[in-house]
Amino acid sequence: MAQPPLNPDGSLLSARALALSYGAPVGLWRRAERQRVLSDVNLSIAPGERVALVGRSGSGKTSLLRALLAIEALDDGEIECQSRRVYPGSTAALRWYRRAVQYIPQDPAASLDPRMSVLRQVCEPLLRLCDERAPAARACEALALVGLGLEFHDRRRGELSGGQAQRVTIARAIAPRPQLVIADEPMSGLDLPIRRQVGEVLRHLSEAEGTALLLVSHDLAAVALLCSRILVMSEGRIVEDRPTRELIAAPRHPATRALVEAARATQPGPSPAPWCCERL
Ligand SMILES: Nc1ncnc2c1ncn2[C@@H]1O[C@H](COP(=O)(O)OP(=O)(O)OP(=O)(O)O)[C@@H](O)[C@H]1O
Repeated sequence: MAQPPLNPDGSLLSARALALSYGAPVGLWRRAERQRVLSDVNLSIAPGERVALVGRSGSGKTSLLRALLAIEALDDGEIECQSRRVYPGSTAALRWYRRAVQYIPQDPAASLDPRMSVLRQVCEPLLRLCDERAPAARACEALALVGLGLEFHDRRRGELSGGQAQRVTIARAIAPRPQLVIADEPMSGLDLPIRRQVGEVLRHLSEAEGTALLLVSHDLAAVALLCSRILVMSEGRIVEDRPTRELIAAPRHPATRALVEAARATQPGPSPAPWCCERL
């Protein structure tokens, strides 16, 4: 894949001082208060890098994804990608960004249109974002990359297993050849062999196509094998941002320690085992 233009700091995507709050109604007669869910969030992602964003439920991971996807009006902050400003700015002028940064949502089945064939679902972003001359050919390529052959092309959502539906959402995200794929809990709700399969598809994508990945999970073990860097969120802030091996060997923040303990408890074999460093 051709090298994309980078930000002045060498990153593909960078976010500075992001702050976000939501309106939270507190009662019939009282004014709505705003709940701060992101505070002073800074991050950057290099081309081809695989980064995990982990944290307990409610720590702000999905809110940060929505901010990075430029679908939230922030209180403050800046987002830059490929040396172009993403936020603040007009969201109507972000067609280039919608192509460069693709999203894999948390619930694959819900994000697929039950009336559309698999092939059509994968063609759809190519037609909407890419002016692709041969969308079907590119869609077939993307489906082949996730291991879905011709026999799946005419199926509808109801004719797919959970793992197959997840692979369709991955194919749909990678078909426009994005520079970055952001995936929200891409392995949750899948059984172990399918999780492995989806993990391998994502690894292959980044290794073969040079696509950067930002994978969100509340489960450190699910993403540590795949990612070389981990961002830990707690109460709307990034409290650690370190290489995976280092972070697991010596977690500093209490939120990181809790995630490492929880992940160790789910691993088979003697503890402490080098459970998440096998392939790093
Ligand atoms: N649209 C919204 N309006 C008001 N509050 C919201 C909204 N979306 C999220 N929140 C609140 O923002 C906080 C962060 O939520 P968020 O979904 O970002 O967390 P999360 O880390 O992704 O959680 P999970 O792992 O459970 O998906 C929570 O307190 C949540 O209740």
